[in-house]
Amino acid sequence: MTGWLIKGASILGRERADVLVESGRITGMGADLAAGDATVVDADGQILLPGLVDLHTHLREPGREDAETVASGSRAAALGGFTAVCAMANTDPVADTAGVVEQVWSLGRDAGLVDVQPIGAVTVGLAGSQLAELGAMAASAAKVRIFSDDGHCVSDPRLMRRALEYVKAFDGVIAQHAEEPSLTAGAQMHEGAVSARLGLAGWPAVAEEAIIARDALLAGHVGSRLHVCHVSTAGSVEILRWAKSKGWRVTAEVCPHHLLLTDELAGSYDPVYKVNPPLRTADDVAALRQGLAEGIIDVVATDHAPHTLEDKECEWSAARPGMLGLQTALPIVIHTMVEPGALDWDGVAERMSRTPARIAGLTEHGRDPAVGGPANLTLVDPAARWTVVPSELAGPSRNTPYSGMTLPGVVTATFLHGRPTVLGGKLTESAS
Ligand SMILES: NC(=O)N[C@@H](CC(=O)O)C(=O)O
Ligand SMILES: [Zn+2]
Ligand SMILES: [Zn+2]
Repeated sequence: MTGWLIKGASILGRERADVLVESGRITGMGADLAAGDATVVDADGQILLPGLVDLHTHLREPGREDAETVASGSRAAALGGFTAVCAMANTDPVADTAGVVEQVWSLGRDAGLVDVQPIGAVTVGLAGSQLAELGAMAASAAKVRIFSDDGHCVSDPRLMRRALEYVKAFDGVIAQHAEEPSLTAGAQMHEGAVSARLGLAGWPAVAEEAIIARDALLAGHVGSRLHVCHVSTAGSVEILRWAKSKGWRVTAEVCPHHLLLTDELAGSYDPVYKVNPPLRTADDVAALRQGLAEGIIDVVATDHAPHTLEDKECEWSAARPGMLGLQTALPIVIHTMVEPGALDWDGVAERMSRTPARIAGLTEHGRDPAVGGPANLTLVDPAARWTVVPSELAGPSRNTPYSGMTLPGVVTATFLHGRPTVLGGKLTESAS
C-alpha cells in the first residue's frame, strides 16, 4: 500500500513540516521529505490537527433512520474533521443492552469513515428507574465506557449515585444531561426576559445548575467520574470551577451553538433554534467562552441532533429540540474562540481532540502528530470561508441554525487510520 505525504502543513499552528503516512501510522515528519511512492497532499497554509473527537453525537440508528443513520452521520463527521464520535444511547430501541451497543459499533465499522464509539444508557429504556446492564455493555465488543440517559436527566439521586459507583470498576464515566425535570415541565426556551416577552414557558438556569451541583457532590463523595453534557449557563461554569477546585473528577462540555447563539433567536418562532438545553443570554455565551478558554469547560462537543422536516418544520411547541452540528463545529469554534484570540490551535486540539479522546478512553485518538503514532488527522484551511447551505450538508436532515452564514475554516482532509476519508474538502471516492 502506498502512502500519503502531507506537505508543508503547520503542525497545530506551529512549525511547518511534511508528514508521511503509511499503513495507518505516521512514518516520517520533517522538512522536505521525499514523496517516493506516496501521493502528495499540498497543505501549504493549512493547519494539521489530531483528528477531532466528538463526545456527543446523535446518529439515530436504530429507529430513526429517516433523520440520520450511522453511515450518513459518519459522512457528516468525516467532513467536519472528526475521526471518532461517541453515539448517544437515545435510539429506538434504546442502547441499554450489549446487543444494541454492539449493533451500533458494527454499523460504524461497516461505514468505515469514523470510529463510532457507542454510549450506553444509564437506565433501562432511559426511564430513570432501573440501572441498565452497564457491566455487560462495558464487557461487550463495543467496550462501552461512557453511559448517559441524554435527552433525559438521571434525576433520582440514589440511582445516580449507584451508577457513579458501578462504573468505577472499569473506569467508566456517567455523562449527565443536567435538567431537573420538575423545574422544566412544559419548557420551550430559556426562562428570562425574552421568554416573558414571547409568552413561552421557560427553562430556568437553575434547573441545569442544581443538577450539576448535586452530581458534582455525588461524584466527589464516591470518588467517581462525572461528565456534564452541554453546559449552557454562566452559573454552571461557576459550579464547575468550584467542583474542580475540590479536586473532584468532573469534566464538562459546551456545544458550538451555545458559544454563538442566544435566546433572542426564539423571537423568530423558527423551531430550528429550539434545543435542549435552550439557547441562553449573551452573558451566558460570554461566560461559556471564558470557561472554555480557561479549561473550566474541558471540551467542545457537538450534540449533533438531526431531525426530520416533519419534526422541525411545525409550530415551535410541537417541534423536537436539537440541531445539526458535526459539519459546523470546527468553523464555529474558529469563529467564536480562535479568531477573537481566546484559543490557539493547540487549544483547539486540546478541547476538540486530546481531552475528549481521554475522557472516552480512545487511545488511538487525540494524539498529536508524531512519528510512530496513529494517523488520525485533520487538515484545515483556516483562511478559507464557506457558506452553510442546508441542502448541501451530509445526511437527510436539514436542521442547521447556521443556514446562510459564512463561516471560517474548511476541513480539506481527514485521515482515519491512515486512509483519507476526506480529500480536497470532499468525501473520497472509496468513502462516499
Ligand atoms: N439536544 C437536544 O435538543 N436534543 C437531543 C437530546 C439531548 O441532547 O438532550 C436529541 O436527541 O434530539
Ligand atoms: Zn441532552
Ligand atoms: Zn444530546
